Amino acid sequence: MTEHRPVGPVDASVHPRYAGIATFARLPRIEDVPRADIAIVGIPFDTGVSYRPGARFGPSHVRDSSRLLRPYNPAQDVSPFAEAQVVDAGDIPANPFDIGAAVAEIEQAALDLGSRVERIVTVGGDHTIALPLLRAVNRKHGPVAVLHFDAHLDTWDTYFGAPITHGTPFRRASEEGLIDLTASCHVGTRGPLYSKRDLDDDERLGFSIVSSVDIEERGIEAAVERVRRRIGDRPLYISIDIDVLDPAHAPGTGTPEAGGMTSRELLRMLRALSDLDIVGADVVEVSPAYDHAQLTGIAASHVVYEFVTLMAARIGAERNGGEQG
Ligand SMILES: N=C(N)NCCCC(=O)O
Ligand SMILES: [Zn+2]
Ligand SMILES: [Zn+2]
Repeated sequence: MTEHRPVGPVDASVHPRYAGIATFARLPRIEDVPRADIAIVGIPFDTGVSYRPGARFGPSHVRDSSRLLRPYNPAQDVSPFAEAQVVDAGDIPANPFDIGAAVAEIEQAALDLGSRVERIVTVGGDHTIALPLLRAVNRKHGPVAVLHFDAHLDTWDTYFGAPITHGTPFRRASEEGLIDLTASCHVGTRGPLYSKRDLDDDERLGFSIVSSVDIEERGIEAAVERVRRRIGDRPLYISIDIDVLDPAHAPGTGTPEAGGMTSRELLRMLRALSDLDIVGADVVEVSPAYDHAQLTGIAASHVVYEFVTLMAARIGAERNGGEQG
């Protein structure tokens, strides 16, 4: 069978980067190619926020901030768009007036897209969307390890009586049996809580914590070792709330907390996760109205690029291994 070479991004030496309609990294749209391995999809939804709104504009901002990405990733020594067919699958429409309807729509759309591609990277949207995405992942893979980068625990119970919000996705996911309670972990948490009991609840719900202070005191290598030991070889879902970064690195977000990671630390930590079985990933909580000079959008676009590189490298290696074997 003849292998078709993946269709890559628009050639920036012919079409200036700032020209044309922005897909992620100027990649082809899913409808423009016969088949795809990895899809980047937006979810413009922010009805679940508890403070500043605006993450519904995250997907288009991250796409626009991704125009400068180039095809070779030297940090991982991988050309992701050559290893796999990577596409932009557009946005999932989600009801802005009814959270229950929205999460049902998101789960179904993620299942539909998941039947067409091997891996999905989602750009939010507020953190509510992690719940329907984990429901969809669970149907395919069973309970997964969740590696959750965030200033916040997001294992709170309800807000104004509402059980599905951006502060509650991982509590609901834990209660529903979507995640592996022995293998999940928060990274980068910090800032004031409601009470000490939040931490007891969080532990009971199956999470361990590498806090922002842990990273400062013991460094990235130690953090990587801790999370890798906990995850093992389980299927892994990675959820990145961009507010895990210090507001100096990511001002464009809805619930900022002082004292966070640098974008360099976050990227380094992600690159150290190569060879893990990443079955899905998201980047959420980019709220462009509070951004400056695309700082947050660029950070988020680079996070997506690292995700795509990790996934494409694995798909490429499996394909080559398969050919030899
Ligand atoms: N998922 C994010 N970004 N934030 C949750 C914070 C909710 C709270 O202030 O209680
Ligand atoms: Zn957060
Ligand atoms: Zn969050």
